[in-house]
Amino acid sequence: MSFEVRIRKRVEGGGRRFELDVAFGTDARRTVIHGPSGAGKSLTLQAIAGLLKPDEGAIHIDGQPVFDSASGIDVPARERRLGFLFQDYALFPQLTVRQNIAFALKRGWLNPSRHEGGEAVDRWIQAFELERVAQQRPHQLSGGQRQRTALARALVNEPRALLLDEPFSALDPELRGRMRAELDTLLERIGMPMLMITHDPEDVAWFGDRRVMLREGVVRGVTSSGGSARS
Ligand SMILES: Nc1ncnc2c1ncn2[C@@H]1O[C@H](COP(=O)(O)OP(=O)(O)OP(=O)(O)O)[C@@H](O)[C@H]1O
Repeated sequence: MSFEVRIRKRVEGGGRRFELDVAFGTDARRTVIHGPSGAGKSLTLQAIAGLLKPDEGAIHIDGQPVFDSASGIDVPARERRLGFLFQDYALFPQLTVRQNIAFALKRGWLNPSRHEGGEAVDRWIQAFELERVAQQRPHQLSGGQRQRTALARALVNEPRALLLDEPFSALDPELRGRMRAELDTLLERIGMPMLMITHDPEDVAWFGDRRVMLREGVVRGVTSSGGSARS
Protein backbone atom coordinates (compact mmCIF):
# COMPACT_ATOMS: atom_id res chain seq x y z
CA MET A 1 0.00 0.00 0.00
CA SER A 2 1.40 3.39 -0.87
CA PHE A 3 0.30 7.01 -0.84
CA GLU A 4 2.16 9.77 -2.65
CA VAL A 5 0.74 13.19 -1.87
CA ARG A 6 1.94 16.53 -3.25
CA ILE A 7 -0.81 19.14 -3.09
CA ARG A 8 -1.54 22.79 -2.49
CA LYS A 9 -4.84 24.22 -1.30
CA ARG A 10 -5.73 27.71 -0.15
CA VAL A 11 -8.78 28.15 2.08
CA GLU A 12 -10.21 31.41 3.36
CA GLY A 13 -12.81 32.09 6.00
CA GLY A 14 -13.57 34.64 8.70
CA GLY A 15 -10.99 37.04 7.29
CA ARG A 16 -8.21 34.44 7.67
CA ARG A 17 -6.35 32.57 5.01
CA PHE A 18 -4.72 29.15 5.34
CA GLU A 19 -2.24 27.66 2.89
CA LEU A 20 -1.86 23.91 2.72
CA ASP A 21 1.33 22.85 0.95
CA VAL A 22 1.79 19.19 1.73
CA ALA A 23 4.21 16.68 0.23
CA PHE A 24 4.93 13.22 1.59
CA GLY A 25 5.13 9.60 0.56
CA THR A 26 4.51 6.45 2.53
CA ASP A 27 4.54 2.75 1.79
CA ALA A 28 3.92 1.65 5.37
CA ARG A 29 0.85 -0.40 6.21
CA ARG A 30 -0.03 2.03 9.01
CA THR A 31 0.63 5.74 8.63
CA VAL A 32 -0.28 8.51 11.04
CA ILE A 33 -0.43 12.19 10.12
CA HIS A 34 -0.06 14.15 13.33
CA GLY A 35 0.40 17.72 14.44
CA PRO A 36 -1.28 20.47 16.46
CA SER A 37 -4.80 21.76 15.97
CA GLY A 38 -5.12 23.79 12.79
CA ALA A 39 -2.07 22.16 11.15
CA GLY A 40 -4.07 21.05 8.11
CA LYS A 41 -4.56 17.36 8.95
CA SER A 42 -8.28 17.28 8.13
CA LEU A 43 -7.80 19.18 4.88
CA THR A 44 -5.10 16.68 3.84
CA LEU A 45 -7.27 13.68 4.68
CA GLN A 46 -10.26 15.18 2.87
CA ALA A 47 -8.13 15.73 -0.23
CA ILE A 48 -6.93 12.12 -0.18
CA ALA A 49 -10.51 10.93 0.33
CA GLY A 50 -11.73 12.97 -2.63
CA LEU A 51 -13.93 15.24 -0.51
CA LEU A 52 -11.82 18.36 -1.10
CA LYS A 53 -10.32 19.36 -4.43
CA PRO A 54 -6.73 20.67 -4.19
CA ASP A 55 -5.84 23.79 -6.19
CA GLU A 56 -2.91 21.95 -7.69
CA GLY A 57 -0.73 18.87 -7.33
CA ALA A 58 -1.19 15.13 -7.45
CA ILE A 59 -2.25 12.22 -5.24
CA HIS A 60 -1.31 8.65 -6.10
CA ILE A 61 -2.60 5.57 -4.32
CA ASP A 62 -0.66 2.40 -5.06
CA GLY A 63 0.98 4.22 -7.95
CA GLN A 64 -2.36 5.14 -9.56
CA PRO A 65 -3.34 8.81 -9.82
CA VAL A 66 -6.61 9.67 -8.07
CA PHE A 67 -5.94 13.37 -8.50
CA ASP A 68 -3.61 15.18 -10.87
CA SER A 69 -4.24 18.83 -11.69
CA ALA A 70 -1.78 18.74 -14.60
CA SER A 71 -3.74 16.06 -16.46
CA GLY A 72 -7.20 16.91 -15.13
CA ILE A 73 -7.64 13.65 -13.19
CA ASP A 74 -10.03 13.79 -10.24
CA VAL A 75 -11.41 10.36 -9.37
CA PRO A 76 -14.71 10.67 -7.42
CA ALA A 77 -14.54 9.75 -3.72
CA ARG A 78 -16.63 6.61 -4.14
CA GLU A 79 -14.31 5.26 -6.83
CA ARG A 80 -11.15 5.74 -4.77
CA ARG A 81 -12.03 2.58 -2.82
CA LEU A 82 -11.28 3.98 0.61
CA GLY A 83 -13.19 3.33 3.83
CA PHE A 84 -13.73 5.97 6.52
CA LEU A 85 -13.86 5.89 10.28
CA PHE A 86 -14.82 9.23 11.81
CA GLN A 87 -14.68 10.81 15.23
CA ASP A 88 -17.44 9.27 17.41
CA TYR A 89 -18.21 6.94 14.48
CA ALA A 90 -21.10 8.92 12.94
CA LEU A 91 -23.65 6.09 13.09
CA PHE A 92 -27.26 6.81 12.13
CA PRO A 93 -29.19 6.77 15.45
CA GLN A 94 -32.49 5.68 13.88
CA LEU A 95 -31.02 2.66 12.08
CA THR A 96 -30.13 -0.72 13.57
CA VAL A 97 -26.59 -2.10 13.55
CA ARG A 98 -27.39 -4.19 10.47
CA GLN A 99 -29.00 -1.23 8.66
CA ASN A 100 -26.06 1.03 9.51
CA ILE A 101 -23.64 -1.46 7.97
CA ALA A 102 -25.88 -2.14 4.96
CA PHE A 103 -26.31 1.57 4.36
CA ALA A 104 -22.74 1.81 3.05
CA LEU A 105 -23.69 -0.50 0.18
CA LYS A 106 -26.37 1.84 -1.11
CA ARG A 107 -25.60 4.35 -3.82
CA GLY A 108 -26.32 7.90 -2.77
CA TRP A 109 -26.67 9.30 0.74
CA LEU A 110 -29.95 11.15 0.34
CA ASN A 111 -32.37 8.67 1.76
CA PRO A 112 -31.09 6.49 4.62
CA SER A 113 -33.72 3.79 4.17
CA ARG A 114 -33.96 0.62 6.19
CA HIS A 115 -32.02 -1.60 3.85
CA GLU A 116 -30.94 -4.93 5.43
CA GLY A 117 -28.04 -5.83 3.12
CA GLY A 118 -26.97 -9.30 2.11
CA GLU A 119 -24.10 -11.68 2.40
CA ALA A 120 -21.34 -9.08 2.81
CA VAL A 121 -23.22 -7.52 5.73
CA ASP A 122 -23.65 -10.93 7.37
CA ARG A 123 -19.97 -11.63 6.95
CA TRP A 124 -18.88 -8.50 8.81
CA ILE A 125 -21.54 -8.94 11.50
CA GLN A 126 -20.07 -12.38 12.15
CA ALA A 127 -16.45 -11.29 11.86
CA PHE A 128 -16.96 -8.59 14.49
CA GLU A 129 -19.31 -10.66 16.68
CA LEU A 130 -22.27 -8.33 16.30
CA GLU A 131 -24.93 -11.05 15.78
CA ARG A 132 -26.54 -10.52 19.18
CA VAL A 133 -26.95 -6.76 18.68
CA ALA A 134 -27.67 -6.68 14.92
CA GLN A 135 -31.24 -5.44 15.51
CA GLN A 136 -30.30 -2.86 18.13
CA ARG A 137 -29.76 0.86 17.64
CA PRO A 138 -26.49 2.70 18.36
CA HIS A 139 -27.62 4.12 21.75
CA GLN A 140 -28.19 0.55 22.97
CA LEU A 141 -24.60 -0.52 22.23
CA SER A 142 -21.38 -0.57 24.22
CA GLY A 143 -18.49 1.59 23.00
CA GLY A 144 -16.78 -1.44 21.52
CA GLN A 145 -19.90 -2.58 19.68
CA ARG A 146 -20.36 0.92 18.31
CA GLN A 147 -16.79 1.03 17.04
CA ARG A 148 -17.10 -2.43 15.47
CA THR A 149 -20.33 -1.39 13.74
CA ALA A 150 -18.65 1.71 12.29
CA LEU A 151 -15.68 -0.38 11.25
CA ALA A 152 -17.93 -2.97 9.59
CA ARG A 153 -19.68 -0.16 7.72
CA ALA A 154 -16.29 1.16 6.55
CA LEU A 155 -15.16 -2.28 5.40
CA VAL A 156 -18.28 -3.71 3.78
CA ASN A 157 -17.44 -2.13 0.42
CA GLU A 158 -14.02 -3.84 0.45
CA PRO A 159 -11.86 -0.70 0.47
CA ARG A 160 -8.15 -0.96 -0.27
CA ALA A 161 -7.36 1.16 2.80
CA LEU A 162 -9.05 2.77 5.76
CA LEU A 163 -8.88 6.52 6.49
CA LEU A 164 -9.38 7.41 10.14
CA ASP A 165 -10.15 10.93 11.36
CA GLU A 166 -9.37 11.27 15.08
CA PRO A 167 -11.37 8.12 15.80
CA PHE A 168 -11.02 8.22 19.61
CA SER A 169 -11.03 11.93 20.41
CA ALA A 170 -14.70 12.07 21.41
CA LEU A 171 -14.28 9.24 23.95
CA ASP A 172 -13.43 9.45 27.64
CA PRO A 173 -9.84 8.42 28.48
CA GLU A 174 -10.65 4.92 29.76
CA LEU A 175 -12.82 4.00 26.78
CA ARG A 176 -10.31 5.60 24.43
CA GLY A 177 -7.58 3.24 25.65
CA ARG A 178 -9.79 0.19 25.20
CA MET A 179 -11.05 1.24 21.76
CA ARG A 180 -7.51 1.90 20.60
CA ALA A 181 -6.38 -1.57 21.63
CA GLU A 182 -9.45 -3.18 20.07
CA LEU A 183 -9.06 -1.33 16.77
CA ASP A 184 -5.39 -2.29 16.68
CA THR A 185 -6.29 -5.97 17.13
CA LEU A 186 -9.06 -5.92 14.51
CA LEU A 187 -6.96 -4.14 11.88
CA GLU A 188 -4.07 -6.51 12.49
CA ARG A 189 -6.39 -9.47 12.14
CA ILE A 190 -7.73 -8.41 8.73
CA GLY A 191 -4.45 -6.85 7.55
CA MET A 192 -6.15 -3.64 6.44
CA PRO A 193 -3.79 -0.75 5.56
CA MET A 194 -4.67 2.53 7.26
CA LEU A 195 -3.97 6.25 7.27
CA MET A 196 -4.98 8.07 10.45
CA ILE A 197 -4.96 11.74 11.41
CA THR A 198 -4.63 12.63 15.06
CA HIS A 199 -3.17 15.12 17.50
CA ASP A 200 -2.89 12.46 20.22
CA PRO A 201 0.68 11.16 20.86
CA GLU A 202 -0.76 7.85 22.08
CA ASP A 203 -2.34 7.24 18.65
CA VAL A 204 1.00 8.03 17.03
CA ALA A 205 2.75 5.53 19.30
CA TRP A 206 0.18 2.77 18.60
CA PHE A 207 -0.46 3.18 14.89
CA GLY A 208 2.43 5.20 13.50
CA ASP A 209 4.61 2.73 11.62
CA ARG A 210 5.21 5.81 9.46
CA ARG A 211 4.69 9.24 11.04
CA VAL A 212 4.06 12.39 9.06
CA MET A 213 4.44 15.52 11.17
CA LEU A 214 2.38 18.47 9.94
CA ARG A 215 2.54 22.04 11.20
CA GLU A 216 1.08 25.23 9.71
CA GLY A 217 0.09 23.44 6.53
CA VAL A 218 3.55 22.00 5.79
CA VAL A 219 5.13 18.58 6.42
CA ARG A 220 7.93 19.04 8.95
CA GLY A 221 9.21 15.47 8.94
CA VAL A 222 8.46 11.87 8.07
CA THR A 223 9.80 9.16 10.38
CA SER A 224 9.34 5.45 10.88
CA SER A 225 8.54 3.89 14.25
CA GLY A 226 12.15 2.73 14.43
CA GLY A 227 13.12 6.40 14.17
CA SER A 228 14.57 6.44 10.65
CA ALA A 229 13.67 9.36 8.42
CA ARG A 230 12.24 9.30 4.91
CA SER A 231 11.23 12.30 2.87
N1 LIG B 1 -13.58 25.07 4.67
C1 LIG B 1 -12.71 25.89 5.22
N2 LIG B 1 -12.76 27.22 4.98
C2 LIG B 1 -11.88 28.07 5.53
N3 LIG B 1 -10.88 27.68 6.36
C3 LIG B 1 -10.78 26.39 6.65
C4 LIG B 1 -11.68 25.41 6.10
N4 LIG B 1 -11.34 24.20 6.58
C5 LIG B 1 -10.28 24.40 7.38
N5 LIG B 1 -9.93 25.70 7.41
C6 LIG B 1 -8.80 26.26 8.17
O1 LIG B 1 -7.64 25.59 7.72
C7 LIG B 1 -6.77 25.32 8.84
C8 LIG B 1 -6.46 23.84 8.90
O2 LIG B 1 -7.64 23.15 9.23
P1 LIG B 1 -7.68 21.58 9.50
O3 LIG B 1 -9.10 21.27 9.88
O4 LIG B 1 -7.12 20.85 8.35
O5 LIG B 1 -6.72 21.43 10.77
P2 LIG B 1 -6.45 20.14 11.67
O6 LIG B 1 -4.97 19.97 11.72
O7 LIG B 1 -7.25 19.01 11.20
O8 LIG B 1 -6.96 20.65 13.08
P3 LIG B 1 -7.75 19.86 14.27
O9 LIG B 1 -6.77 18.92 14.89
O10 LIG B 1 -8.15 20.96 15.19
O11 LIG B 1 -8.92 19.18 13.62
C9 LIG B 1 -7.45 25.88 10.07
O12 LIG B 1 -6.90 27.15 10.34
C10 LIG B 1 -8.90 26.01 9.66
O13 LIG B 1 -9.50 27.10 10.32
